[in-house]
Amino acid sequence: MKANRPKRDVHPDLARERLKCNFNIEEVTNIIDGGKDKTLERKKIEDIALNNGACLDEIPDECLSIKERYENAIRKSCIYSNIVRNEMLEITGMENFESPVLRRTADAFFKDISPFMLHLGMFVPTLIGQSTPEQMAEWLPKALDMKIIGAYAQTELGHGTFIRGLETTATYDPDKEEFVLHSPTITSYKWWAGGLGKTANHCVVMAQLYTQGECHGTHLFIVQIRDLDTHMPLPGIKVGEIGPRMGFSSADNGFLGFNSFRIPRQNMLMKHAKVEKDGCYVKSAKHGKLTYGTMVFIRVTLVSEMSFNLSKAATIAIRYSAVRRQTELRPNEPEPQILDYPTQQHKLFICIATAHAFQLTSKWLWDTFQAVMADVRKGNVDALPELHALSSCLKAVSTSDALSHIEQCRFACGGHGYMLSSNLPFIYSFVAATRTYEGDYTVLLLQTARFLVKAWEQAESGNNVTPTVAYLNRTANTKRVVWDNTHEGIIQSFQAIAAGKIGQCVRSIRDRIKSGMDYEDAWLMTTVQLVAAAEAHCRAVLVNTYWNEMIRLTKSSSANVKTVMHQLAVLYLMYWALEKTGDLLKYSSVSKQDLDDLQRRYEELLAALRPNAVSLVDAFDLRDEILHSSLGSYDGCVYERLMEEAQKSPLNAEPVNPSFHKYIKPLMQGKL
Ligand SMILES: CC/C=C\C/C=C\C/C=C\C/C=C\C/C=C\C/C=C\CCC(=O)SCCNC(=O)CCNC(=O)[C@H](O)C(C)(C)COP(=O)(O)OP(=O)(O)OC[C@H]1O[C@@H](n2cnc3c(N)ncnc32)[C@H](O)[C@@H]1OP(=O)(O)O
Ligand SMILES: Cc1cc2nc3c(=O)[nH]c(=O)nc-3n(C[C@H](O)[C@H](O)[C@H](O)COP(=O)(O)OP(=O)(O)OC[C@H]3O[C@@H](n4cnc5c(N)ncnc54)[C@H](O)[C@@H]3O)c2cc1C
Repeated sequence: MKANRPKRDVHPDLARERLKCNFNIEEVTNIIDGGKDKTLERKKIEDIALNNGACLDEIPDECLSIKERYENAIRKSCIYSNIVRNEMLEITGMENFESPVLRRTADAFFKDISPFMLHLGMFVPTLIGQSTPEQMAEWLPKALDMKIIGAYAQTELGHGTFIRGLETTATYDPDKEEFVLHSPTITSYKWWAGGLGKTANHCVVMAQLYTQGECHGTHLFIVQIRDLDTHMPLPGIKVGEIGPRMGFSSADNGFLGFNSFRIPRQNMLMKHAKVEKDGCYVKSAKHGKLTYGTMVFIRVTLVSEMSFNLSKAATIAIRYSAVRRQTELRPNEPEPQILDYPTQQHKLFICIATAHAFQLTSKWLWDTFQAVMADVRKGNVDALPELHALSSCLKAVSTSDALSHIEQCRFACGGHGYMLSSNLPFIYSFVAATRTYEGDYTVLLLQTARFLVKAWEQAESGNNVTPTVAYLNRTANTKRVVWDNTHEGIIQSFQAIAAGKIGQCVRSIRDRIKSGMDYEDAWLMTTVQLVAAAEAHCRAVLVNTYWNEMIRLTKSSSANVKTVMHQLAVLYLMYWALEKTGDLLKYSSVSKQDLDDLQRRYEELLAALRPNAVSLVDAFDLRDEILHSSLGSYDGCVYERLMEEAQKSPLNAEPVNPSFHKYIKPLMQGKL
């Protein structure tokens, strides 16, 4: 079902915007992609996806029933995974099956979510990260070849956050050399796993391991849940879909219960711990939390995912704002483009800057992750706590910021932004889930806070701390940093805010303990401050990393590209400095006059960026097939597309709906 859309001329307002551009768009695209070769590779992969049946559905997905929507998503997922398997992976290399470029081409097929996403997103990474070489040889080729389709079933009805509280049991039976999986209570039912409800025939299950009468905590098991031929649930398995949700509509999130269901001993994923044939438990992991590895991996990838989603929303809202005109400024003058309103620029330019900040930071985080994992493979787990703290706070803050900026993009599009055909509601509901899944915002910031409190205590006693908290060595014992309105000054102020907040948390905890509380209660009473301190630390990491990476990556850029990239980074620093004026007043010597100057410079910067705004979103290089938006297409023919999409409403299939004769007419005639 491929709809042929008429090719239209570019809207004159957008054409004029593009003439104003004063920088080389391709250079900026190359920076975002990670180099010219990467841009070429991305385009090649996108061409493959889009020339091979990426579908603009004749009937919009949102007009289908739940069942039809799922079936359409499965149809497209099969086409898509065939292309990935047969063509795209040849370009990226099999080892790069998680490449963000592959992930992004999926959006040309699915406005919502592919039911296969969790197979590639979590099942396969878990096999890679948690299997022994023998297990990997057994399962991985089948999974990559789609001979088996998996889900990641960790969360239960009763527990998502507190993994140690999961109730599903896996009890070893040495006589049969099998594990018996059981769901002892309703709250122990697995709940939420994407693709589990109807699609997957296998899944990774997290369960409490019992052997020789002892519980050894949560471990991962690979479990076949459906017959590969008939797809019927196997005896002892109760599986289904959890029902309609805010988003993720076609991902068949599922529930799963076990009734003394048996799996072979070899199905425990044994990279970090194993159960011998006789039931003896042997732990080889050098760190107790290595079984949580897939979650850390996904948290790392989510930062780049947030950049992508934000760049989509910003492209839609900025192109629309260049075409939309509203309200005469002076009598008899043409209405201005809404993009000319500084309030609109304030809502939107931060979205462009944030997409850059997240993209550049995500590359740095990915390199850090790879380096730490290389160490872990050699048996050195020293850097794991810092990676966990860093990936936790960056996941929390990037998903939360992306969500609020995407909501601003919707506000920026007025009523039309509320239309599903704008795609903004889909982007918003997808990103809304990311703030919760893979670790809730608050919970992850509290994980970072544990690390920060320890780091502060180390710095306070004069010991050197790890790189991402090195600023504590400089600032832990300083009261207020001297305000300086350069970029270095603003970055140092963010570090001072973080250090000040962490120090305040430590003092609060100590004071509470002094007044008779035990440590747990003192910590609990301080958690509101601890969350704020972890957020402040994350902002300090973000501003510093974005700035340094921007400077590094533009070293050989042309002058105008340097200027515009510099402007975006300064805008990002200023925006957050102005958002955090209360903190600046508390932890730096900033004066009212300094803040007034900052506000004025920020407003001047919005005006300076205005002529390049459309070209900056063009530089994200998002094809219309990936944007799926009546408001954001390259040609800017917004009104024609809105009308075209309206025609597709099933309610327009007939001039008079039967409910008129059945209900309205009798009501009008007093016969109801
Ligand atoms: C066709 C296909 C198309 C496309 C697909 C292609 C590609 C897809 C690629 C990308 C897609 C992008 C994104 C989407 C992909 C998938 C996501 C979709 C859905 C989401 C799935 C899920 O949600 S899975 C479930 C996730 N669940 C969670 O995250 C639970 C959160 N809870 C926890 O993590 C933990 O319970 C906890 C950390 C909150 C607490 O754990 P625990 O109680 O065990 O620990 P303690 O608090 O006691 O802490 C003890 C010490 O351990 C440290 N710690 C904790 N965790 C870790 C860790 N992970 N690593 C290292 N250290 C850790 C903790 O800090 C403590 O340390 P101390 O020194 O302070 O003692
Ligand atoms: C769209 C979607 C897809 C998902 N896909 C999967 C999947 O494929 N596989 C899978 O296993 N899971 C999946 N999940 C589950 C997801 O990982 C959990 O929902 C998430 O980790 C949050 O856990 P929870 O639901 O138990 O929330 P809760 O922990 O119950 O959180 C509720 C509230 O309590 C607060 N809270 C909880 N604990 C603390 C604490 N210690 N301190 C302070 N506040 C706290 C939270 O901040 C939150 O405000 C998915 C969820 C969604 C929404």
